[in-house]
Amino acid sequence: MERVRVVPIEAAWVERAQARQNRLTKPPGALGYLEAVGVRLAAIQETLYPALGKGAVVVCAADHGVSAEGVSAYPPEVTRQMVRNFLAGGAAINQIARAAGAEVYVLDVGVRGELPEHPRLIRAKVREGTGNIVHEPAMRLGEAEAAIEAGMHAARRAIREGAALLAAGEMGIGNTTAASALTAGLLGLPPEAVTGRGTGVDAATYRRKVLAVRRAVARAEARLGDLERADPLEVLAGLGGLEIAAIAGVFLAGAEAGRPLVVDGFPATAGALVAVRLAPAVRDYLFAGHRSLEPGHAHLLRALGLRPLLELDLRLGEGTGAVLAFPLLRAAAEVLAGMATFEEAGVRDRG
Ligand SMILES: Cc1cc2ncn([C@H]3O[C@H](COP(=O)(O)O)[C@@H](O)[C@H]3O)c2cc1C
Ligand SMILES: O=C(O)c1cccnc1
Repeated sequence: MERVRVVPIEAAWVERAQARQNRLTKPPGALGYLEAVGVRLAAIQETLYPALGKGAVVVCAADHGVSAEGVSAYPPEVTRQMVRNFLAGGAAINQIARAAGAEVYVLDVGVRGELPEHPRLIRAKVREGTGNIVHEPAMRLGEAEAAIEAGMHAARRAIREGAALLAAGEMGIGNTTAASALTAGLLGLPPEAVTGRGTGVDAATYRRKVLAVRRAVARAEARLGDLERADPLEVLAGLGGLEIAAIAGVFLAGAEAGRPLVVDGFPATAGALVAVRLAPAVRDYLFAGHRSLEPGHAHLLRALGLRPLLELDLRLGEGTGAVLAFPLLRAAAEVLAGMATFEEAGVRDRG
């Protein structure tokens, strides 16, 4: 696979930005976590005056062989139907992106069936959906690499077309099962702790889903040993999704290009964890848009050391929870860049 070079942010920039933050006309810390966000944006951009231009989201889409186990409340053809909906502008992400002034790109890395022409559809089908992870690896190692590279290319295109702020979203019926298996494997957690209701499955489907996750993880362990310590690319190929791999690629290339990156919900954050396992400095560029209702998401956020900006009980995906946080990131940048200091404003600081 193509090598990426991700440069960690510099502690010196963090210190400088924090020093400016402390001189702005507010009691120190009064803007709470927004202040830390502003400081990290400054360190990413290597300036005391961070500015976020255009935002974009790459919605990565693919199908999942594990759907055959009956683990979703919806049939697999909904993946392709929703991609068409994204292209027609009728999905939740289209409305939220419009509200946030963000561009929507759709990346097909593994949707079953044909998709119509569209200027912001990126065609990079690696294969038509993954293998059923209960019985076989999701994909070959080379396919996982190709899906990651597709994500990298999509991120680079969005950046070339002006994205200063980049999010990754996903669409793929069955992908909360893949995300659960990846999370259980990579973090060494029991399947029932990380498996949630996805699209809203009933009790019987939920039991099947946990069982599918347990069998998939056991199958991968039999092949790779301890999944926490195994090659993350192998674990991804064993249990992942093509769109989850692509999301890892979006974040790898986005971090390499020095862009602030916003993570969405459970499957998207599983992709972020894979990116960080492949290149730990990616972590410096990541912001968590929200905390999803999926129980596995909180585990991923904790493992990545990310604090979610929003908690709105979302459980959708598509990049919605990431793009919803764009205005907060913009505000954090504007605060640090635009506020007057006590000296500049002639406001008396406490003695
Ligand atoms: C109409 C519809 C629109 C969606 N948009 C995102 N998802 C979300 O639900 C799916 C994952 O849930 P599960 O693992 O239970 O299948 C993914 O496609 C995800 O993006 C949707 C799901 C549906 C049904
Ligand atoms: O957490 C998410 O992003 C999520 C939850 C349910 C279904 N799809 C995505």
